[in-house]
Amino acid sequence: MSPKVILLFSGKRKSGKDFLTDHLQELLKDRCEILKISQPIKSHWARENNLNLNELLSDNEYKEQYRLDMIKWSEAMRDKDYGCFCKQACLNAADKPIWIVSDIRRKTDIQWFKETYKDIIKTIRICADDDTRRARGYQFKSGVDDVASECDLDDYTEWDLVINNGEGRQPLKEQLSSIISLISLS
Ligand SMILES: Nc1ncnc2c1ncn2[C@@H]1O[C@H](COP(=O)(O)OP(=O)(O)OP(=O)(O)O)[C@@H](O)[C@H]1O
Repeated sequence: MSPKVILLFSGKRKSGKDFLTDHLQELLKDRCEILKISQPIKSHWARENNLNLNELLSDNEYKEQYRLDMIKWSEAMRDKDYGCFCKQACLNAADKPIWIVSDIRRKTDIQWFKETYKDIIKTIRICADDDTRRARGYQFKSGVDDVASECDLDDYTEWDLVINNGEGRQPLKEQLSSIISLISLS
């Protein structure tokens, strides 16, 4: 069984991608699976460099320490095959009707999913103002926040849904129901 709908989430650092997709998963329970494009990147990186994968996957200093090198390496891999990490993340995914991809970063990520899975794709951009992101621990880092992996989708305008998760945001329940309506429409 292949997925019936695939939700692609994008957002800048500390916009709340993990927060919202984790809550969405709590609602959808075993009907959904969270995929992370960063997972195959991190597991390859951890293997090559003898690092602890669990720490690399979690939200802490360890991850920040290696972010820059991982970005550079993954860019080189993507230059050779833009779908390589998307493909791997899908191969690792469980058979569920709803896939939630929580970390789309590139126009070519969207392109690959649309080419591969056609019209079951829905794209969602999570936004948050800089003050809110800073309050959540974001600090601008040159080489991380000013390169394609953070900025390529800044000028993408074809989102199926844009969610404000910064100041003036709707309550969580309403944020989630706007995502659910997107699923029911498909
Ligand atoms: N709507 C919200 N209400 C309360 N806390 C939130 C909300 N959104 C995000 N947060 C908190 O902000 C922090 C950053 O959020 P999260 O890790 O989801 O961001 P992210 O976009 O996945 O970041 P990164 O790209 O750096 O991994 C977390 O501690 C999270 O719990």
